[in-house]
Parts: sequence; C-alpha cells; structure tokens
Amino acid sequence: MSESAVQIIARGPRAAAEAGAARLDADPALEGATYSILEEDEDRGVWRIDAFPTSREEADGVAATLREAGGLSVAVEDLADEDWLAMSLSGLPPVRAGRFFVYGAHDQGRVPPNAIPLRIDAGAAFGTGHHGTTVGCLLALDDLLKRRRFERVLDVGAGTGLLAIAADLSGSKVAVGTDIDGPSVRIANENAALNGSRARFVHASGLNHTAVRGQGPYDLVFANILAPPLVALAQDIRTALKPGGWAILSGLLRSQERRVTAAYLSRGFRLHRRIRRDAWSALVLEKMG
Ligand SMILES: C[S@@+](CC[C@H](N)C(=O)[O-])C[C@H]1O[C@@H](n2cnc3c(N)ncnc32)[C@H](O)[C@@H]1O
Repeated sequence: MSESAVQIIARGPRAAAEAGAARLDADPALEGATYSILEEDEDRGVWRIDAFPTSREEADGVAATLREAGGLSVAVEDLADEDWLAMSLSGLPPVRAGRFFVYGAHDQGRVPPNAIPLRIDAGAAFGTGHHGTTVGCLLALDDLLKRRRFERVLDVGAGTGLLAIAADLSGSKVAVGTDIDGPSVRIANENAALNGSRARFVHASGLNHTAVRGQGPYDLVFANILAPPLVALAQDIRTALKPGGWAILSGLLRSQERRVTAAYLSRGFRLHRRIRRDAWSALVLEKMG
C-alpha cells in the first residue's frame, strides 16, 4: 500500500476499545496487523485504537472488524506520504526505561551519564521504545539484571532490534533476533551496527531458523508479539530455554494475561512478575528445573 497508506483511528469507552482489540487479535486474517490501544482522555473515559495497515485488504479488514465490535467511532485517514511512520514518530522524546535510554538522532547528546544508550531512529520497523509493550520488556530486563546476567539471549519478533541490542549492550555474550518481516530484519541489523552491538537478526517465523537453534539453549527469550502467537510459540520457547531460563512476553492486553499465562504455567513456567503499561501487560516467567 505505497502511495495510499492509511491510519485507522477508533475511539470509544474502554470496554468497546478492548473488545475491538480482542476481535483484531482473534481474526487469523489480521494476525500481522499492527495497532496500539491506549487511554486518550482519562477524564472523559475515551480509549483509542490506532492501526497501521500495510495493505488495502488489511485496512478494509481492520476497519470492518472495529465497526462490527460496536461502540467505537472508526475513522480511516489518508496518510499523504509513504514515509508516514517516520514522519509521525520524528521528534518523539527520548524514553528512559530503567538503565536504558532510547533516543533518536535529534536527541544525540542528551544521553544521561550511567544510562545505556540505545540509538533507534523512527522508521518502518516497530520498536522505538515509545510503545507500552516495548517499555514493559525493557523495564523487565532492567529489573532482572539487578540480580543476574544473561549470557545467551533470543528476541522473537525483534522489529527494530532494540531488545536484543539492549541485552548485548548490557553484557550478554550472544544476542540473536528473528522477525517475519524482511525489512525489519535489515533495519535491526543496521541498528545493531549503529549502536556498536554484536546482536544479529535473521528472517524467520517464530524460532524456526538454524541460527536460532545453533546459538541455543538460551538464558533469556523475549517475545513481544501478539497473544495468539505467544500461545502458539509456548512449547518452542520452552525448548529454546535452559532450565532456570527466563521468558519476557509482551504484546498481550491485560485482558489476555490469563490465557497466555496458562499456556506457559502448564509447560512448567512460574510467573515471576507482570508489568502493566496502558492496556498492555508484560509477563516475566521462569522455566523451572
Ligand atoms: C510489537 S513488534 C515488537 C518489536 C520489538 N521487539 C519491540 O519490543 O518493540 C512485533 C514484531 O514481531 C514480528 N512478528 C510477528 N509475528 C512474528 C512471528 N511469528 N515470528 C517472528 N516475528 C514476528 C512483527 O513483524 C514485528 O516486527
């Protein structure tokens, strides 16, 4: 959808927005759709979903699904420029998440002392550090690093690569990432080079790549994808981890915590912590012996 990119904006009460998001998650045809949900106006109780479809078919599907959910006013707005994501994100403020400081080119020189800087410029891949799902992962890593080190780290659904790069820059020996989206893999490898990181990214669905198997087993696996693939990948993530290894799972809504947690508890994980940000939840799980 090059010259005619659109953004879909749906507004309504929290219950309607969460119901709309749940419908997007449940539709296999919209599995790859990227959207965010957040509280836009706390006083008036208005919640908002922003979706950024990558094809006309996906745009029609997302808009129809949100309308069918009911209780939402849905607008489809044209984005004039193909580089809309970069435009909409340029100038965003830097993000501090624990010891990590995620910033764009325009904030070079503002890195606080003692922070681990992650230079990530807005572009066509997900993960500038501004989304609640990404912040949850960085906060979880920061917290775990207070008591332990992770030698080998895997990042499933790496987007810009910032989670694997954060692991590498905070002392991991091996940091590998995968993404089903080819351009994201290229961008993630460029970001690794830009940050002087040895993290490496490969084009793969889930954990299905020889480079992923070859570097395992892992001490830590990140997966910031949606609830259905998190459930579907539970066994693969378990297999990829050492006993006593950790999983940081994100991309799920608070309303989906129980379903995702159940898939991991039933495979011998223990829930260590939940980090909630906006409507999103990040789960920190340990693989028991
Ligand atoms: C929400 S973004 C997360 C990006 C980054 N890890 C972060 O935390 O900001 C999800 C990414 O996962 C990728 N993805 C979705 N399903 C996947 C799958 N089954 N296997 C690998 N990557 C996947 C998408 O292309 C997208 O880049």
